[in-house]
Amino acid sequence: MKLQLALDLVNISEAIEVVKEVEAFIDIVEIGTPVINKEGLKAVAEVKAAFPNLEVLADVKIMDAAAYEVSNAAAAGADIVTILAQAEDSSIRGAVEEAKKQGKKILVDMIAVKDIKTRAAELDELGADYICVHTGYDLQAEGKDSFADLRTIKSVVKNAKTAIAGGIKLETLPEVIEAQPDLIIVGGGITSKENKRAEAEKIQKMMKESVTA
Ligand SMILES: O=C(CO)[C@H](O)[C@H](O)COP(=O)(O)O
Repeated sequence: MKLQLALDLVNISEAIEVVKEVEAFIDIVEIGTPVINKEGLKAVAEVKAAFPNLEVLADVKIMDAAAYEVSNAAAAGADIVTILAQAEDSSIRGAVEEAKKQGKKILVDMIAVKDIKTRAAELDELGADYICVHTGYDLQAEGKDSFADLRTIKSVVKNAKTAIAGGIKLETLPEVIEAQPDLIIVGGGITSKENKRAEAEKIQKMMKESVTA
């Protein structure tokens, strides 16, 4: 089970400072969509250069021109690139093929998908590396979460790794861990804390204990 730190509300130098604090406790750094929209893919390049031993995910949330977008993110140094589950199957295929060519991985984001079960099974067949249930900020504000969705996709996904994102924090981690996703994505649950290092350490510890338990 891996831990991904999502960085959404920072600029590049702030991102590097946050990662310095928590790098011992995370596996993947996500350069969030708002950061890429504001700073461009150079945010991915600079974070990868600063932390070559961490995997870097570019949350570009691709919807079209998928192979081209994946090749750009890969050229910037991304190890994992995101595409939206609602994209056309041909776009998903294009993203998967390009990522394979470049030795990279694709995470498909299920945000706003209504029929989670059917789409997850299709994405699994299409060769997604990760399928991620995700409650975005706008639905988090309405008190929603993706815990039930995680259990749903776990029941149909055979090949892909499963992931979960959206408002996860130390207090809600036990419920997430119980469903045994391969990847847990935490943004504000770490970045909003005064002591980010201590929070990341506690989260990693709880995840590790669940694997050995
Ligand atoms: O992709 C995102 C928003 O679209 C976020 O990176 C993801 O939701 C994780 O952040 P948080 O834990 O703060 O919700």
